[in-house]
Amino acid sequence: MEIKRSPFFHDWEAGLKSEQMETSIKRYRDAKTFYKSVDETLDPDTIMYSVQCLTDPDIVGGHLNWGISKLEPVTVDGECNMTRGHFHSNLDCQEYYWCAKGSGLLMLMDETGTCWCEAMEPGTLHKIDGHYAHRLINTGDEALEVICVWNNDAGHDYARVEAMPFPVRVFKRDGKIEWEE
Ligand SMILES: O=P(O)(O)OC[C@H]1O[C@H](O)[C@H](O)[C@@H](O)[C@@H]1O
Repeated sequence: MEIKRSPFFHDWEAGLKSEQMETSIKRYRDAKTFYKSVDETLDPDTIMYSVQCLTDPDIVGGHLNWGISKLEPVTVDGECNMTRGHFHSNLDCQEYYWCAKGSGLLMLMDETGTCWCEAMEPGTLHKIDGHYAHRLINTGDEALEVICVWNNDAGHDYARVEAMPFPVRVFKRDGKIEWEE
């Protein structure tokens, strides 16, 4: 019997390692519209978050993607750094998030616009119903790193959250977390 090495490796410090990995980086210039106000003190090149991802090239029901999202500990005029957030295009597709490092919030919103959060800290595991929009928010002083597993035919429906935005914003003022509804 031959014992082969897997082409994928998830290093605790360096993150995901694989020739098949894709990395996407969201800089402030591309994330400005997510926030309540524009922060003129923030360099447009500032890295807000990156996603290292293993995506199955065949869009086939049942195939899975694996990724790690890393949100930097940045605030935008006091508002905590967050992902764009989305519904899945295929509402039958769930997703798991597992917090590897840092602390933050998983913001969820159902199809009627009701919104709530789950607290994230290393080890917390979050099962996301396919009918809920989801957004990661870094409320800590270090990077928030979250491992994500989802169906590769889930898709991202950003238009739906633009039409019905998350109704709560999270801020960090003088080290205290506050939210505005
Ligand atoms: O696409 P965003 O809402 O900015 O979230 C960033 C990424 O977060 C996780 O890794 C998701 O599972 C990805 O599918 C998503 O693209």
